[in-house]
Amino acid sequence: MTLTGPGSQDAGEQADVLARALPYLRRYAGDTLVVKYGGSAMVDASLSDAFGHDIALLKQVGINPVVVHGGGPQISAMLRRLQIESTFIDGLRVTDAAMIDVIEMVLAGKVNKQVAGLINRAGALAVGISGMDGGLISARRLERRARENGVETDRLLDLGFVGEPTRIDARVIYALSGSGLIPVIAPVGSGEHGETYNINADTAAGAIAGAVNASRLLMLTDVPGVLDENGNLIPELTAEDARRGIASGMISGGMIPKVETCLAAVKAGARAAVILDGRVPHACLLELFTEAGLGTLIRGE
Ligand SMILES: Nc1ncnc2c1ncn2[C@@H]1O[C@H](COP(=O)(O)OP(=O)(O)O)[C@@H](O)[C@H]1O
Ligand SMILES: CC(=O)N[C@@H](CCC(=O)OP(=O)(O)O)C(=O)O
Repeated sequence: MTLTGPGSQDAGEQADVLARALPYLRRYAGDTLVVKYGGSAMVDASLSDAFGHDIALLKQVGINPVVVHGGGPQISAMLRRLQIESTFIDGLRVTDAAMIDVIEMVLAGKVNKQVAGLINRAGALAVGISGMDGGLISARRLERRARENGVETDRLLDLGFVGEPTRIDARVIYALSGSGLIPVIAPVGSGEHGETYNINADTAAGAIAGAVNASRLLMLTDVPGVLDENGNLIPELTAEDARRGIASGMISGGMIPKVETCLAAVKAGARAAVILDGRVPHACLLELFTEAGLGTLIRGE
């Protein structure tokens, strides 16, 4: 088998990545690995091709990968085509009744099948499902309080159909993984009355990683990991470091929910989480199969 698709790497480089990876394979055999797939790794053709091959390789060597994908840019593009305006609060898309239909179609339809297709073309068998299938993600309306001057108030924000997972029923994941298939999951969930909720993909991946006691949650993003004040990569972050980093402003914006999701995942049962650079070809393999790893590691306490 090859590690990347045509044009993205030559045979020598592929053999080199594989040779470096092999000594580490035994460490993870039989483990479940949850990968949040998004950002550049998803929109750049050669990176997405390499990603598909990496996931296929992981399955072939006896690891059980579970992919949870994003699709924020693809949703925004479709909403623009339909002349529907999006607004975000704390990085979450305020989602009204008209938008939730579009979001479900884009995530569970187009993007989900594209991601499964990438992996299938690499020679593995991926099955695209959404959090609505097999009762995988039960959700409720996310309650978020408004902030004034950085301080939380009592006022609840109305984010519409933005959901938070209340329960993960992982049977469908185990059924697929146990049959040699790779689950590819779109981050939408079912409400009590059958309504669809739009769930931030990082949050969905974290909840799933906790529920299946993943050995690793890999969060692919567009920065090398969590960076310090000088822009240097922090290789390992404790819960205490994270709290201090958020309070001091060193960790801000979209990195806050990402770090919080990793902390919640390790608390819920994942062994470790890593925030890593999806712009690096073979980021997943390099993280798992090299001594230093890649990105910022967050371990359970
Ligand atoms: N300490 C930090 N280290 C790295 N990135 C940070 C930090 N604090 C804030 N950020 C911001 O967080 C962003 C990553 O979050 P986000 O854009 O939501 O990622 P994604 O789209 O992959 O989910 C980075 O691009 C960066 O602008
Ligand atoms: C509530 C909320 O914001 N949901 C996200 C779901 C997709 C997502 O999270 O995609 P990325 O990982 O590519 O950002 C959205 O509507 O964009």
